[in-house]
Amino acid sequence: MIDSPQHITLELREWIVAQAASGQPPQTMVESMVASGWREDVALAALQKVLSEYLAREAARAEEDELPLAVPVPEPALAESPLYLEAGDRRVHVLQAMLDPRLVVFGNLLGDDECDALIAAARPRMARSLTVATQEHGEAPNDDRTSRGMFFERGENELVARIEARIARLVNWPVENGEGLQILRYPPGAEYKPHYDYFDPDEPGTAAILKRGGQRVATLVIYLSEPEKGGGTTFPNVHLEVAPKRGNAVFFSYERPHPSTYTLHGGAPVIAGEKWIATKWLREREFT
Ligand SMILES: O=C(O)CCC(=O)C(=O)O
Ligand SMILES: [Fe+2]
Repeated sequence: MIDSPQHITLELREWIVAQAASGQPPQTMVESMVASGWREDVALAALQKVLSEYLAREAARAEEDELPLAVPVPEPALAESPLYLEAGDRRVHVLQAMLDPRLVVFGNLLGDDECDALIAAARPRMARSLTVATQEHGEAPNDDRTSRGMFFERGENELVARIEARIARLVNWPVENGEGLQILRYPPGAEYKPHYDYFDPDEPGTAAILKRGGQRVATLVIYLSEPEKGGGTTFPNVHLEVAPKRGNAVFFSYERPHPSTYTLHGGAPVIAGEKWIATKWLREREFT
């Protein structure tokens, strides 16, 4: 009989897993181990340790298997932690970066004149916001979103085309993969409840939506006007709130359409003043 706690060798681990997989009851395994010199209490403890670790690993693997496949996503060139990024015609400030979720806060993405010009061009075309309704075909008003909005066509005018080219350079993603710029206006009290921007793979309408360029893989929310209070962009999974500072933007990407990306986000209620944003959604492929 050996008194000291016995080491669980790789061979023993494999033997235990093989025995368990072939349906051997634990008691039989303990008896075999005791027969080959193990103390019964030590054998039991070893068995419990190996099997619980094995089951935990299997459970993790099963969960991993169920995740939708990861795909390439837009990514700004931040490997060397630059303070600024040259985005063609403008030097954009890198204010904050997070890895999980992948999220970057940019400053100076748009000038005040560009913000004003976007608002002026959008204002006469605003209607009650629509979100893409995956339950049916087409778009429908959404009670979770109390803002008003409109879409520009991609490259619709010089200003829009210039901003789109800048964004493409900034996040290294083709202009063609972008949806048209969306403008939203939130008066006091308006909000956008937490949601994901990708299309839910389990919804029946999603297959049709994906034909126009695949999944959304990243979002850029650009702040065009500053509310005095409220109106931040919130990321409840990581308890983060991005301040809606004019000309700044928050970028986040999601390599699979799954909550494990931690990209749940919303527009907090505007308490005072008015919030205007431009949202750019980026697809996997050319958006048609
Ligand atoms: O209003 C915000 O800050 C967030 C907007 C948003 O989530 C979106 O446009 O998809
Ligand atoms: Fe969103």
